[in-house]
Amino acid sequence: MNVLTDAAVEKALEQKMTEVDHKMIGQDVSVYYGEKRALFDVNLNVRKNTVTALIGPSGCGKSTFLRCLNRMNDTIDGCRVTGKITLDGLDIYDPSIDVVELRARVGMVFQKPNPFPKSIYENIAYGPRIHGLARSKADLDQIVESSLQKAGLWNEAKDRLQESGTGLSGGQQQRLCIARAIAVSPEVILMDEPCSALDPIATAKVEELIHELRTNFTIVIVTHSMQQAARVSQRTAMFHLGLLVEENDTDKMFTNPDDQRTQDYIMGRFG
Ligand SMILES: Nc1ncnc2c1ncn2[C@@H]1O[C@H](COP(=O)(O)OP(=O)(O)OP(=O)(O)O)[C@@H](O)[C@H]1O
Repeated sequence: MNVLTDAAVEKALEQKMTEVDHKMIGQDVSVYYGEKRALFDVNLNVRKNTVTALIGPSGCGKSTFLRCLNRMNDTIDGCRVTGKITLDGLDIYDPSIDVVELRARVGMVFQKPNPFPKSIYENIAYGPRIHGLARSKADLDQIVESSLQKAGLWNEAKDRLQESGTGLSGGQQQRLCIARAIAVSPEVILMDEPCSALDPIATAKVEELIHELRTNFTIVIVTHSMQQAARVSQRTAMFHLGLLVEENDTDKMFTNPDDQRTQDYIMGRFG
């Protein structure tokens, strides 16, 4: 039997504490839309229980990279992805992967709130029902309630569960979409400029929510707002002309970035 000395145990534990837990790993990821290449050999890892912000000037490839993480690019005609992306070590582009299941594990919230034209309850119950996550009506009620709780919408929605989701305010609709994403127990949530259609108060609520969600989920968010990236994320990745130019701790990125292009972008010199 191997007996570790106290010092060896300490060292192993220390190493474990400092070891970075990568939920998703992107290796040499390139994306082509027909002949046009939109991403060039991007190597970017997504840390577990961390909010990673993707920033950079318009057209630099942020959304393209985000969509690679749950194969949403598959839905775009002529789009081709090369390289490798793993989720907990599993190659998500392997032909054996069930894309519907992948998108349940890696959920997505879009720029414009897009609730289904159905009741608030149905918006949330739909996913768990098709994925067979509830054994009974009581189970489903429980999932609906806890998803709305986690999305910070329960108090506002509990007395109107049978009313249409589209009757909510824009900010409430976006939190409903977040609740809908949460309802299928994803591990990663991708957000593509989730606050761009919201007013400052609704934005603040969603940002607060993103902050809390980190305890249970891994989050990747595309944002045009430097302030938002600084407020909600712990890691930031800067893209420029299809290249990942820098990835760093958010604090460092906004105070002392390594790359001149990041410096120029955050100082508002281009983009
Ligand atoms: N469906 C598509 N078909 C063809 N080209 C596309 C498509 N989607 C994006 N592109 C191109 O790929 C490049 C990267 O676009 P992408 O939307 O990923 O950038 P972005 O950084 O998210 O931009 P923005 O901040 O303006 O949303 C751009 O040149 C864009 O024109």
